Amino acid sequence: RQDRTPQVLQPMASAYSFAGELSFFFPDELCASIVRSHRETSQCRVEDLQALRWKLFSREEIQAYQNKSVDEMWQHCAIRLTDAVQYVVEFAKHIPGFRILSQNDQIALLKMGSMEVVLVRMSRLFNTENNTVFFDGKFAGTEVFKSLACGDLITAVFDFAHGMCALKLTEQQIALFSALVLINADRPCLEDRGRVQRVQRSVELGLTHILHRDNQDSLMHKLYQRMAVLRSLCGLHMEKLRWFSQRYPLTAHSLFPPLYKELFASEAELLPGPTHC
Ligand SMILES: CC(C)CCC(=O)N[C@H](Cc1ccc(NC(=O)CCc2ccc(Cl)cc2)cc1)C(=O)N1CCC(C)CC1
Repeated sequence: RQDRTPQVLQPMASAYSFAGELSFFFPDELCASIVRSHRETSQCRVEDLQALRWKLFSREEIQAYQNKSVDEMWQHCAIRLTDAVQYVVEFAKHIPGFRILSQNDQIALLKMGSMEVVLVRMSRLFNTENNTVFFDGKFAGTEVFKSLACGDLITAVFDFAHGMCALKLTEQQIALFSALVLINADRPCLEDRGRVQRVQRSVELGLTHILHRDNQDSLMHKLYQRMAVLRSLCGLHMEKLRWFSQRYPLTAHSLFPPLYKELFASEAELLPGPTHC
């Protein structure tokens, strides 16, 4: 009697996951769930940002940011970065295709992709008319980040955002593009690459589906070019973070929010020796 119960449950469980997986083959269903997840985890709505777009920092406020020490300003930004990453983790968790992946594969995709998705979403924060970004409730120019002592990275962040804004993506297109950036079967250390590939292909199908519907098929190759720029901008972030954690080890290793360390501190940094999966 006892041994029969698990058998009955077993097919049910596989039926659910099978039905869950099936939804990938209906692009409308998949797109709707990804767009819903994006909207529920996007931290702020574009129309709210529009209303604030001319709220700039005063000279005194800019001076106050520039008077901060390097490690103080880095910590200030790291907290916002970690905050943004947490919303991306929530976004991922609500994507049906992501949920059916193994825990390890979910972590591997987030480790490599969450920063990239933050940078995609961040382009919504920019006002390209006056080259400012939404930060601490107002719009800031690059001079606000002077005390980070990484002007080349900030310039790269602003340039990337300009490139993204030039594509004039809709929220739905940003949602599907973010899911595609995250669910990438080429990431290292994946246990079940085949399953990630299947989910990636269904998200690609969803993105081409809405681009076709929006009569913007030409955007697809531009988005793939953006993914290459995204990867190098992310690499620059990691490089600067390594520089910072060597220069200010105390701040980096004790004050940084734990999630940030978990997601971005690569083994190479923490454990000398070969970087393993
Ligand atoms: C209201 C929500 C929709 C906001 C969602 C959102 O995207 N917030 C981002 C998160 C963020 C924060 C910092 C960076 N990078 C940097 O500061 C470069 C140096 C650096 C690198 C690494 C560490 Cl640990 C610390 C500092 C990237 C992104 C945000 O707060 N921004 C956008 C980018 C500017 C430069 C700062 C303000």
